[in-house]
Amino acid sequence: MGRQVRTSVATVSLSGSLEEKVTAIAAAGFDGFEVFEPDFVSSPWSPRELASRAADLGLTLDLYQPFRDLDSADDATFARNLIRAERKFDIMEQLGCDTLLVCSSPLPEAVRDDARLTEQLHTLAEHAHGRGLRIAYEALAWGTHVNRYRHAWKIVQDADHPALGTCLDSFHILSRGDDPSGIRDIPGEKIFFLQLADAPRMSMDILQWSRHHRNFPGQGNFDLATFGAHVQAAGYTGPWSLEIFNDTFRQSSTGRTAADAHRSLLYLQEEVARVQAEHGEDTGRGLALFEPPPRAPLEGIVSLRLAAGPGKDSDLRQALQHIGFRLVGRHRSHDLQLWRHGRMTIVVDATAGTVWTAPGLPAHLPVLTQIGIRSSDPDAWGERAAALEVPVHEVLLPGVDTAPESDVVRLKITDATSLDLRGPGSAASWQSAFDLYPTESRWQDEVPVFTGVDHVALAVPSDNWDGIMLLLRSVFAMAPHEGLDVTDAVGMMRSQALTMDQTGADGVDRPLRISLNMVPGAVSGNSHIAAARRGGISHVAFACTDIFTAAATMQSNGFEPLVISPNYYDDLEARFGLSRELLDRMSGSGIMYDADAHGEFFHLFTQTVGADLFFEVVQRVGGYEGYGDANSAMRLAAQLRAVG
Ligand SMILES: O=C(O)c1ccc(O)c(O)c1
Ligand SMILES: [Mg+2]
Repeated sequence: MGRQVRTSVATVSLSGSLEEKVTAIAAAGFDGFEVFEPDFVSSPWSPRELASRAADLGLTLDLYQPFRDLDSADDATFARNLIRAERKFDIMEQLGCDTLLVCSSPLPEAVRDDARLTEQLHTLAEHAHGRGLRIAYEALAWGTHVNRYRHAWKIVQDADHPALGTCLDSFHILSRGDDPSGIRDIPGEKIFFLQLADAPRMSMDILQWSRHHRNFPGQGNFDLATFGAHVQAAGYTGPWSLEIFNDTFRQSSTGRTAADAHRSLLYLQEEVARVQAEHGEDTGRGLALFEPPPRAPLEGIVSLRLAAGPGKDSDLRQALQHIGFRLVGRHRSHDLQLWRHGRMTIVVDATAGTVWTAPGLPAHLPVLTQIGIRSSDPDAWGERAAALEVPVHEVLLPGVDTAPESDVVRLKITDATSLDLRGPGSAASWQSAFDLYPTESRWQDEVPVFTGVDHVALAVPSDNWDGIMLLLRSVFAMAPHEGLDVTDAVGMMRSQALTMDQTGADGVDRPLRISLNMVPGAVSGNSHIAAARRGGISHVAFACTDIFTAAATMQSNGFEPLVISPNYYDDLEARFGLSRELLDRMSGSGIMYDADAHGEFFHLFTQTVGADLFFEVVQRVGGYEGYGDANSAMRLAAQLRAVG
C-alpha cells in the first residue's frame, strides 16, 4: 500500500483575505494549497512572506495557478507570453512552489494546430526545466482548440518533455459528459496535478456553471468515486486538490467552508475505496485511502423534540392529540410534556427559554429541534462522525445539576435541529425525570395508527445548504434524489430529498428520509425565523398502512381535515383516471395523491402550528419513491386558507 492521500485546496475556494484563507486551510487539516494568482496579487504579502507563513502552518504550496493564454497563433505574442511566464517562475522560486498550471486558451487567437501547440508547450517546459520547475497542462472545457482531457494528454505526450505533464480537473471532464475511463491509460507520473470538484446537475453554459456553481465532492451530482478510482488505477501519487468556484462559498464563513472542504476529501476517499472494492480492483497501485469506522445499523426515527414556547404549546398539544399522540407524562421540574404513539415519543418543550430542546431559540416559534434515531450502537456513530470531522455535541439533561444524557450521540444538522443517535439505554436515562400519568397504561392498549416516521422536512439556510448535504452524505451515506424547485403561492423554494436505505435487525425496512428546503433569505442562525416568515416548510410525516383508517381515527380525535380545492380532484381525475368514488373519499378527508413508475402515494396534512411547522400522514403503495412534491402548492394554499 502506498502512502496516504495528501489533501490540498485552491485558495479561490474560500472567502476572505489570503491570510484568512491560509489560516483556515491549515486549521481544517489540509496538507497544502494551490495559490490562486488573483489572491496572491491582491495580498500585501511578498512571495517570501507567504512561503514562510505557509511553512509556519505546516502547509506546502502545491500549485501556482492559473497561467492563461500561453499559446498564440502570433509568434510575437507567444514570445511575450514566455517572458510573462519567466516572471511567474521568479515568484514560484521565492514561494518554493514547483508546479505551474497552464490552462488551455479560450481566446480566438489560440493555436489551432496540434504540432505548433506541442512545440510552444515544449518551449515553455524547457524554460521551466531550466529553473527546476514543472508545467501541468489542463484542458478547460471551453478551450478554443483543446477542451478535452485526452487532447491535452496527447499534446503532453507529443511534447515529450520531463517538465511537462497534465492536470486533470474533474469538472472539465465530467461537466462535458466525457468518459473518464481513459485516465487509466495515462501513466500516473505524467499526471502532474489533480483538481477535484463536484457540481449540481444544471442545464446552462459550462463556463458559467464552472465559475459559479462548483461544489465539494459529495455536494453535487458528479460520479467522483468512479473518477477517483480511474485516477488511482493510473497510479497518480500527487495531492488531491479541491478547486471550487462557488458564489455562496465566497460569502460564507471561511473556517466552516474549509472544514467542509477537508471533510469532502475524506468522504471521497471512502467512496473511491467502495468503488474499487465493487470492481475488485487491485488497490496497491494508487495512494492509501482514508477509512472511517463503518456505519452501525439504525432502527428508524423513534423520538422527536419540539420547542413550543409558552404561547404555542396549546396549539401544538391540540395538533398532537388530533393526530393520535397521547400525553402520558410531565417532567418533574420543567415544563416538558411527554407524548406517545406506538413506539414513537415526542417531547414538547414549553419552557420559556426552551432550555432543554434548544437553548437560545426564540420561544415563540414551534420548531422541530431534535430527531431521535434508534441505534444499537450510538458510540460507533460518534466515532464515525468524529473521524469524518463532524462535531459531536454533548446532550445535557434539564435541571439545575445538569448531567449528560446516557447512550446518545448528537450531530447538529441545521442551526435549529439536531440528529440524535439513541441507544438502548437512552430512554431510561432521560425519562426517569418524568412522572407518568396513571392513564398511561390505558393508552398502551391502543393499536397505533402510524408505523413510524416516513420523512422529516427541514428549513435550511442557503449558506449551510452544501454543508448539510455533505454531512448527511458522508456520515450516513444518504443518497440524494434529483433536486427540484417548488413554486407556490408565496414564492419558490429549492427542495432536495435524501434517503438512506436501512433494514432493521427485525428485517423491517426503515429508510431514513430527510427533505431539505432552502429558505429564501435564511442564513445560519435565523433559518427557523425565515422559515416562519415564509411558512409551510418544516414538517414531520408519519407513515401508515391505510390512510382512510388513519383519517377516520384522526377525525374521531377532533381533527378537521384541510379543505382542498375541488379543482385539485378534477385535475387528479384528468391525470390519473381515478374513480369518482375514490376521489370523493379523498376529498372528504383532505387526502392528496401522487403516483410514479413504482407505486402510489396518498397523503394528508394538518394546518400549520404557529407559522411554519405542520404534520403529514402518508401511505406508500408499492415502491413509490417520491414525496408528493407535485402537491406542495395546493397543500400550502389550503393551509393558508385554513389560517384565514
Ligand atoms: O475558470 C477558469 O478560468 C479556470 C482557471 C483555472 C482552472 O484550473 C480551472 O479549472 C478553471
Ligand atoms: Mg481546474
